[in-house]
Amino acid sequence: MIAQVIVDVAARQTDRVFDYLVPEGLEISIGSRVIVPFGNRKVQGFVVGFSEKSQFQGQLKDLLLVVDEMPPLTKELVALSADLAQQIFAYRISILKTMLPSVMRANYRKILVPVSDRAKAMPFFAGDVLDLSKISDPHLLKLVSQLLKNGDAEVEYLVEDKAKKKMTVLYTPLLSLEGYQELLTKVKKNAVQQQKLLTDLFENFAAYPKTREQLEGQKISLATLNSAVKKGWLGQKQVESYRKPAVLAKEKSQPKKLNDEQEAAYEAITQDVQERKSQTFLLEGVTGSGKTEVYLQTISEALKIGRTALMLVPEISLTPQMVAQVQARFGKEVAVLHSALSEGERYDEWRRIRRGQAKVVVGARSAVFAPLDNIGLIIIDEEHEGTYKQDKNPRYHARDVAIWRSRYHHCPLILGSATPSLGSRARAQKGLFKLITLKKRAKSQALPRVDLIDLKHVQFAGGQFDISVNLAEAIQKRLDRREQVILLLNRRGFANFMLCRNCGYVLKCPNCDLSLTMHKDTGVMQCHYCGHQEAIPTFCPNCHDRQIRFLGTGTQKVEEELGELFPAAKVLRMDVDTTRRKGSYEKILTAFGQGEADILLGTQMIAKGLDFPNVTLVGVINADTGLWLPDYNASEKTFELLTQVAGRAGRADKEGQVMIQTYNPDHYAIALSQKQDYELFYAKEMQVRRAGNYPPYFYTVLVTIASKNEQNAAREAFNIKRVLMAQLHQPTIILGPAPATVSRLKNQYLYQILVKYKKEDKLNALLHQLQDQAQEIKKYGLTVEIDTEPERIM
Ligand SMILES: Nc1ncnc2c1ncn2[C@@H]1O[C@H](COP(=O)(O)OP(=O)(O)OP(=O)(O)O)[C@@H](O)[C@H]1O
Ligand SMILES: [Zn+2]
Ligand SMILES: [Zn+2]
Repeated sequence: MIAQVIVDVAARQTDRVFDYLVPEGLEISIGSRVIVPFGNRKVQGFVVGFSEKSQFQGQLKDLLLVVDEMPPLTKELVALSADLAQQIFAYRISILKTMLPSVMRANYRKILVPVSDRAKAMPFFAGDVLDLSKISDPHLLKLVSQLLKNGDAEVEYLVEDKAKKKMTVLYTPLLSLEGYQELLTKVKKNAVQQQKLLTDLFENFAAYPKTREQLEGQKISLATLNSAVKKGWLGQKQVESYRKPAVLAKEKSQPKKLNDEQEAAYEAITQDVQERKSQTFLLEGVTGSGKTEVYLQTISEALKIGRTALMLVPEISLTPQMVAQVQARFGKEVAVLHSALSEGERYDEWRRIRRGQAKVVVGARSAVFAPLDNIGLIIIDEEHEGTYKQDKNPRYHARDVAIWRSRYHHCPLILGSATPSLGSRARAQKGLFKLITLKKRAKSQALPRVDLIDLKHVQFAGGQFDISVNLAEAIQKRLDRREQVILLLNRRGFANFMLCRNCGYVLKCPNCDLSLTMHKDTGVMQCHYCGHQEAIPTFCPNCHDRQIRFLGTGTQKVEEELGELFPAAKVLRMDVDTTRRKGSYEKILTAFGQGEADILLGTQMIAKGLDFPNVTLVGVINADTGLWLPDYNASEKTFELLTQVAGRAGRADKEGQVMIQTYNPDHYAIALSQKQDYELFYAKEMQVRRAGNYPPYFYTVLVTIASKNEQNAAREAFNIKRVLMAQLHQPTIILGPAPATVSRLKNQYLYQILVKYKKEDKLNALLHQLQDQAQEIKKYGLTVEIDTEPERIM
């Protein structure tokens, strides 16, 4: 039999199946991880199929060994990897490896092994394996090269798994219940420990076998256990144990009685769960409408019919509240996968899933590849989140993968959000997705009142231009009433943009209606979309005033300012810097939830999904920071963020208020966020997109050509553009090539071409071909990356 293997060598030439003979007696299946000889080394690979005959002319080599007892990948995931590789221009091996927990990615060590008897006798080879990367002493290096030259030693590649299973000892009763009863009567009165163990065996016989940790937890010592084994009372064996991540849930939660809107959503979805339909639902529910309860009850339904459920949450909102809620409802059946777990914990959770021991999986983006079987329902919460798209290779979008898996398993997919992505909402419009709306908050509470504060005509409290007098007063009122405040400062605004303090004008590209980014090094303002450039202005092009500024403020600065304005208030700051350490998200949020602080100040990570009943004021320090990013979806992202963060206020019985500070109160993304009406925004933004030929009216592909040599990158970019121009048709639009931000990616010069198209059947094949050809000129150190439906174009 011949196994078809994808080898762990990420390169264009090796991005195909290699054939190996399967030695007699080797247990192997599709999805098995194997070690194979490849050139002069050994590498890991994945079995993706079997065949009787091979096209290969020469002598096939034997596959060496199978790494795991149970194939880590399922047939489904292997099939998915093939389709995905085509769609997203990634090597298949990169996708297969992405599907596994990081600890299962192989480590390759180059080691030196003695061959001749002379070498074998050398003390140099005694002891541990000789890791070549660890030898730095020049004398030893000289010795090594001599040994190699004379054929006394050889280099071998050691493939290592970083994955370590945690082991424990399991104790099994060897006697009957009566046996232990009898022993109890005989054991000496002063042998307290033995009595304790025997009593436990007698009274809790059914609870055995027990692990060492369990028994030690009952204050039975290791010495007692050892002697019990010696006496033949207990058998012992080594078994694997799982590292369980901390469980946040307190008590088991009961399903809530659904309101009418929730009930209707529940009915529609569960019908398709039962009928095994691969329908995608867009659950568009205002903030606080109780989408979570709909998820939980539909998951119950999937479990009831014997199937499993997969739920994705954005990394940022994942850790504390959502996981706790799912665990509270489904207890031990839940497995959690996200980056706040240690590698070991993630590996263990993953194995529980693979073995069918977990029925509900909650996780961030990469959990979309969880090796869950028999899926009856998939959920993507906050489906608009950009983090569902991986921004490095392989550039997959979790939503597309989820759609693929929902078709494979014949199960529905729920995309939930208060502010759906424009693309999803448009697909619902066309009937591809089924739209379900929740228009009211769960207990019919009012949405909070939103005030816009025009920073052009306002007095600032304190010495900085960050907090207006109005916002400061509103904060003070909450402090007096012992209510809580959430303040948002979106750090994405660090990109510089030119803003006029006098008239509010922002410098934009004449071709794209997008803001220009300042490039200090080259002294120009540049459009990252089409390449347009102009000089850095010294006065406002609109009103000729000289009060122009290049803005950029940060959470740290605002934190300081809050300290000066409200010395008695306790402020918690939450951003990338304060949450780097494991568990710090939870810590901050738990502290805030328990009322240990008055103000939670943070970046967009505090904007979504949080449910704190005592928060009655939400303040946005600067709503404009994301508005002028050079991306066509800047308005969408701004509206979404403002609406989401506003939704954190007044979620329980106290009334909520929102204050949004902005220099652009008339911009539609900001003006419409005041109304908290997604549908109005959707209608307006669709017009803008149609006029600008942007998604969802057009599909987009971004081709990025990178090289250390700028000329090479440029030349290849223009070559590619020429081919595309010749092969593509109306109404396809090809923008660029334009240089991306210089020196951004480790001295790689980047040139970008953006293709916007409606229908181009040959485009996928053409791009693959162009990528292959560029690979041939790899001698220039040139790479071509292709990103389908890019989230960002910079
Ligand atoms: N049927 C119900 N009866 C009573 N309370 C409910 C009901 N459904 C939800 N809730 C409560 O309403 C609050 C808001 O629900 P949830 O957090 O699920 O909103 P959401 O739709 O996810 O909002 P967001 O998009 O803002 O995250 C929660 O405190 C939840 O416990
Ligand atoms: Zn001006
Ligand atoms: Zn432009």
